[in-house]
Amino acid sequence: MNGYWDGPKPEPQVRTIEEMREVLADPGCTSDQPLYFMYRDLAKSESDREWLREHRIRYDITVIPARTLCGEYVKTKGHYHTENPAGELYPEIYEVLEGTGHYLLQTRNADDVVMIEGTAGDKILIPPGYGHVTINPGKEDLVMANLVSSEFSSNYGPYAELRGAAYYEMEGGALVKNPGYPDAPPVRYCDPVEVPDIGIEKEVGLYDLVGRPRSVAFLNHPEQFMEIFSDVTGGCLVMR
Ligand SMILES: O=P(O)(O)OC[C@H]1O[C@](O)(CO)[C@@H](O)[C@@H]1O
Repeated sequence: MNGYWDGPKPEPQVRTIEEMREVLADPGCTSDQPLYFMYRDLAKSESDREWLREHRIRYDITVIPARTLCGEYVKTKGHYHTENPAGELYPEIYEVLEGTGHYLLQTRNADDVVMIEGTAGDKILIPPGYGHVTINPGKEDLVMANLVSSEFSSNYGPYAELRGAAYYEMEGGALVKNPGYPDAPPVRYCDPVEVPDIGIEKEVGLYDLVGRPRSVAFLNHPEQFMEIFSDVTGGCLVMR
């Protein structure tokens, strides 16, 4: 986080193994160290905070140390988002600040499972309707930022009930199917996105979108921007 954030730094929210146990490949695994750190609702200045509040946007930074837990790479817990007033699930956008992230996305009934690898500067869109887990498959910490509607909340239930996402990523990179999803399709691999029309570009940091209403409108009104998600929802069909 140091080096990526020069604004006020709140205490992070920390995920412990106890909170993650039900979604791990090996639920019996133990660890006495926190698994990852979430610095939520960040703003560099009072005027930025006011702008973010007015536009109902939240900026977070998350740090996922490079570790494995009983052979599985450390990952986030996994959640879906709630619906906006138009009935679409809120989307989200991530930026990798340092390290490598594997973003494992899946629809609610897991009939589509997508992996997107991102490195520094890459932007990863989570389309409406997709839940997400972020995995650190690297040898260095993964530091990532996200912008999301401040109106959303996280629904962890479906991941907890099925013991995690449709696949677990194990040390060395093997994706092992979670037996809770016998019908899950093979993983589709997509690339990170750029949407220059609304200012989403590799060389533009997500925090630079603060103050640019057109760039962040899709986060609260995805129904007006469905074309920007089409790459992830069907455009990339590459299997590996
Ligand atoms: O542990 P969780 O709640 O799944 O969170 C993982 C990520 O999701 C966010 O809540 C945003 O969706 C981030 O703050 C965090 O990086």
